Amino acid sequence: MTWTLLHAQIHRTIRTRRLFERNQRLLVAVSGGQDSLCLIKLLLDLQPKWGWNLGIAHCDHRWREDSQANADHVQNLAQSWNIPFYLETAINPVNSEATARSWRYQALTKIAQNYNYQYIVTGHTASDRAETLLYNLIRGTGADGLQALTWQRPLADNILLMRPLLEITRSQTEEFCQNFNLPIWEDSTNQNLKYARNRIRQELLPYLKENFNPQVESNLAQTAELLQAEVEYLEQAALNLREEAMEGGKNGEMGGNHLNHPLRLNRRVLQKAHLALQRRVMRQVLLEILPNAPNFEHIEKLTALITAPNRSQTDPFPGGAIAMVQDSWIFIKKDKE
Ligand SMILES: Nc1ncnc2c1ncn2[C@@H]1O[C@H](COP(=O)(O)OP(=O)(O)OP(=O)(O)O)[C@@H](O)[C@H]1O
Repeated sequence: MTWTLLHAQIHRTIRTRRLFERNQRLLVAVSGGQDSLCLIKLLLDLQPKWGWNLGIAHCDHRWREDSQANADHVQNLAQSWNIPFYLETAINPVNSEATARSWRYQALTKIAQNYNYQYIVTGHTASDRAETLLYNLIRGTGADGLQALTWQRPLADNILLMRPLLEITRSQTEEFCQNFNLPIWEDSTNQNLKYARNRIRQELLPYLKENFNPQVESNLAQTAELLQAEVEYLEQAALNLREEAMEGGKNGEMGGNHLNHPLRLNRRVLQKAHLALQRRVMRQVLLEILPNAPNFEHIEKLTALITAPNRSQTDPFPGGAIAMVQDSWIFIKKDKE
């Protein structure tokens, strides 16, 4: 077997980021495209060093005419490598990108649960990360949306989704597949410019590369990487602040234990904190009480109460909750209280 720089890089990434341990069971999600073929080939080549137990999962969305042929193609590859193959086929053809995605993650989780895999591994790359970051930025997301694809995330109890290729660009996976003659299954829907994702990939990023910075993809991916750690840090700090604000400060100025009263926040505690944390605390609270994710306006409205005059109150939030100031406290009353 030829050992390339990419093999060395992935081996190092897995080790230093502690993505996998030795002898684990890894379920690799293979669509047949260049990224997931590159992923499975790399993991197969590293397998003797790590002692993993590899399996391949494929999801047939029945979206394209050639989807069954695509599934057969991946199955043949699994057979030629002598590793278990698991197929999930949609009962009804899925008809949008978003439904396809959510069905796919459910299907992969089901396979992992049935066959005792703790890890599902996908071929998301730095290029996907850059695209996701741009996509979320354009839609108007806060810093959390700019983390854009993390190295791992829980999919269900005891099942983690892992993305070891996040530092590798799509041109690298393409070159790798060419070097090893891996039979890529081209997805015709990737060409369809009806989808915003494809326009970002095929029009916006090439334009940015050509006219602004040839390294734009890796740079955006790195930005997502930095933001991920920063968001994690801020979320934790906000959680601590929120707990303190619910207690009424270090000395518990109202006396007694107020931890059990989730809908009351002490303004003096919040006033000492930075606006960034004040907003995050309010967002965390709203996430728990609103029927849908809070937007910028909802968060600003609640944050304004931190310094508003006594007896100020908000108009009702979706679902009917109202927040009001009473001396040092902001009370948030749900509809039926
Ligand atoms: N039909 C499929 N069967 C198995 N795995 C798949 C399939 N489609 C995609 N994957 C896995 O997901 C990875 C990302 O694929 P793709 O970029 O097409 O996904 P996406 O639609 O952008 O969704 P998301 O980024 O939310 O996963 C692939 O590298 C592969 O590991």
